[in-house]
Amino acid sequence: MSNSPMRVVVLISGSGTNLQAIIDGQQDGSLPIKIAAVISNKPDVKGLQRAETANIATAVVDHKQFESRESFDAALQLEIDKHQPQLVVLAGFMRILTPAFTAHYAGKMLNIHPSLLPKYQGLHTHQRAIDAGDSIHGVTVHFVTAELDGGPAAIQAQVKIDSNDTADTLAAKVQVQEHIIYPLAVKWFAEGRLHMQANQAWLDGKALPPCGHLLAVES
Ligand SMILES: Nc1nc2c(c(=O)[nH]1)N[C@@H](CN(C=O)c1ccc(C(=O)N[C@@H](CCC(=O)O)C(=O)O)cc1)CN2
Ligand SMILES: NCC(=O)N[C@@H]1O[C@H](COP(=O)([O-])[O-])[C@@H](O)[C@H]1O
Repeated sequence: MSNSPMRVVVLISGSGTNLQAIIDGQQDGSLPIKIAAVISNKPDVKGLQRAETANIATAVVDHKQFESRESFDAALQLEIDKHQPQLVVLAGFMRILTPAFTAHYAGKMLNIHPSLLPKYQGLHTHQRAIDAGDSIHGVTVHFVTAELDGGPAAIQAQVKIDSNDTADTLAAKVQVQEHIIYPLAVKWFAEGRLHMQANQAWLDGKALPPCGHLLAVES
């Protein structure tokens, strides 16, 4: 394993609480990484302020300035690849990415999704779990593929849904777990313990779990 920190680029769209958890891990030395840049598809979001406070380079590639997803993704890829990252982290990044883009970063792009995938791909996951009458909900860190929120899972964490939970109170429970498991997934990837192919073999029932596993967590 290399002694030099792994170069990471983080993509955001908003508040950046997951970004902050990863910044904190870089700064306290628990994550052997260097965040080379934080790139947002929206200007003036809090996540950009978090990066600037941490003296991390920032950029905005505003999707509204592009005629198509393909042209936006091409510009985003150019911005990312200036930094030659070993890992791209989607942290509250809210744009669906094209197959060409996800293929370019295959096996080295992670996302955090607020549900126990494969349940509730897409948006509004907390309300959907409440409306379905689920008693358990959670969060998944997964590799990003062309299939929206369909890539191999790496780590999951569970939370209980209480009868008085709303989408907001459930989101708050889930976010606590997000800030635990996302830095852990980044650490495992940096240590060479997280591989998309190995995880896919596990999901296909052809291998034991490589290192991703379900963290059963009391809410
Ligand atoms: N090809 C892929 N793209 C993305 C993935 C993925 O797995 N494959 N993960 C998502 C993250 N995500 C949920 O975790 C997600 C983000 C955005 C959307 C969505 O419907 N976006 C809309 C715009 C919504 C908005 O701007 O508020 C859109 O792009 O039209 C669904 C799921 C990141 N991309
Ligand atoms: N589909 C992606 C998605 O919904 N991501 C969600 O955005 C929230 C804000 O993240 P942030 O505080 O890190 O910006 C997080 O709860 C994350 O699960």
